[in-house]
Amino acid sequence: MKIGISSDHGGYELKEYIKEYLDKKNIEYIDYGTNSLDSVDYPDYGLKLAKGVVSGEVDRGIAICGTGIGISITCNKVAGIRCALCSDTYSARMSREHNDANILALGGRVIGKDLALEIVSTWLKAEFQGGRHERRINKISNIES
Ligand SMILES: O=C(CO)[C@H](O)[C@H](O)COP(=O)(O)O
Repeated sequence: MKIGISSDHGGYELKEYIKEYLDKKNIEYIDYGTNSLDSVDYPDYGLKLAKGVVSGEVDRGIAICGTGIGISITCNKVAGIRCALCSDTYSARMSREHNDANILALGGRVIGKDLALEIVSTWLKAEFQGGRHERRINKISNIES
């Protein structure tokens, strides 16, 4: 599985920390930026990541801004993206099992680094359960078309 990751300046430090974790776990990733703490606009980085996911360049994505809110709103504007903003491991697991979330959003100014890694680890392992949830995902897709 290949992961895409992006952030604005508010999520930059957490992005770099998560990249170290992905390196340790030998998980391949593309970093869509940003590349410093200089102030940038989160929609630019949410869009780059969302395009990477819908094009198939990466399988799933991790999006980070200060709260995770702006970048998740951005990603969810792109057809085919189901971006889940999570601050706990239960929601992270459910976002995969029930919602087939293809982007995980995190708030770099909200959660601590250790919790963030637990959320990422849980989210990467969890799989979509299908069944009744498939019908609901299809209803979301129908709204897009
Ligand atoms: O969380 C965010 C969006 O939801 C941004 O990271 C935040 O708004 C950036 O703020 P500032 O320009 O004051 O650093």
